Amino acid sequence: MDALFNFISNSSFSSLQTHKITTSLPFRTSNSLQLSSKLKSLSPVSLKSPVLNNRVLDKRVLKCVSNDEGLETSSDDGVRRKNLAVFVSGGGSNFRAVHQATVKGDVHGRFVVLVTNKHDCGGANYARENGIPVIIYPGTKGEPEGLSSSELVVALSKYNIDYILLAGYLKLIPSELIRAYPNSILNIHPSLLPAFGGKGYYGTKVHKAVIASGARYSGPTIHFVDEHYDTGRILAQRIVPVLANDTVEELASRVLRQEHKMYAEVAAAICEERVFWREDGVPIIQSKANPNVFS
Ligand SMILES: Nc1nc2c(c(=O)[nH]1)N[C@@H](CN(C=O)c1ccc(C(=O)N[C@@H](CCC(=O)O)C(=O)O)cc1)CN2
Ligand SMILES: NCC(=O)N[C@@H]1O[C@H](COP(=O)([O-])[O-])[C@@H](O)[C@H]1O
Repeated sequence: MDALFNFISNSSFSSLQTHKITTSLPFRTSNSLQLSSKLKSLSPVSLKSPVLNNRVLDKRVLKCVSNDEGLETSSDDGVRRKNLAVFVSGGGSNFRAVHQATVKGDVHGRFVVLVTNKHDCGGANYARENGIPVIIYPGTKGEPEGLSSSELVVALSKYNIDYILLAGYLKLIPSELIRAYPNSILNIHPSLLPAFGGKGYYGTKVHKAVIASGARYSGPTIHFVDEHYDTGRILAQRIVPVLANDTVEELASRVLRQEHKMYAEVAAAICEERVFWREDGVPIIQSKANPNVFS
């Protein structure tokens, strides 16, 4: 299967020959951060100058300026550790997988807050056990202490969040939040979008539809979040075979295993500022092992 993944990623790389690439800056920079000049005019100690088609890609370097918040820069390669928020509605196995990767040091970030629409879900309980604050959104009859959209934006602003990860969150993210965190909200969906996505496609409903369609492959997609369900720019996918005698549970489990691996890898890439945007608007990930390889 790895050979297949490699083949696909190499073929998608070859399609980059015709595209120009510009950097994606972490769109959320705190007031004390200031853009220094482009990488080309810097000789950073540890940041590699990515090259594609013999062209050095612009990659600005964010330089932390000390301030009263005491912004911390990482000790290893000068890239600041990112503050992550996560939204869950259920067990939170994707959240747990990425959180464990942050604890191990594989993801250069930390979860600073969890948001859920179910105060007693597994993901929220895991957050409490790990000292991560929990916010309820939205407010409903069943969750009267839940926040409104505008209250949520205000509540999150104190955490200096760089990226928001949706991980099994089953409510629509409001446009106020999307505006507050442009190109900084990711979602994981358990099918190969754009297939089997949109309103009504969540959890086992997705896998049931995939099996009923006769599709021979499925797999998780990670995409940026826009105002609609599952229509944001695709950042990463993995393929998973659908077997002729698969039950919904067997397919769900096969996909979920790849979700956990993929979300940790994507979280690592965003925290290490290895996400770039092609001029045609497609986001791509720079390989950690070889800065000139993108997928
Ligand atoms: N603005 C956005 N918000 C959310 C997105 C998104 O892409 N843009 N992704 C979803 C996650 N998701 C698929 O990945 C998804 C979740 C839920 C639904 C859905 O149909 N929900 C039902 C309600 C379900 C419930 O309350 O139990 C509904 O809206 O009727 C579709 C897709 C997270 N938010
Ligand atoms: N459309 C959204 C959707 O269906 N998300 C899916 O919900 C599950 C959450 O599991 P988790 O809570 O154990 O991470 C995951 O499979 C995720 O892809």
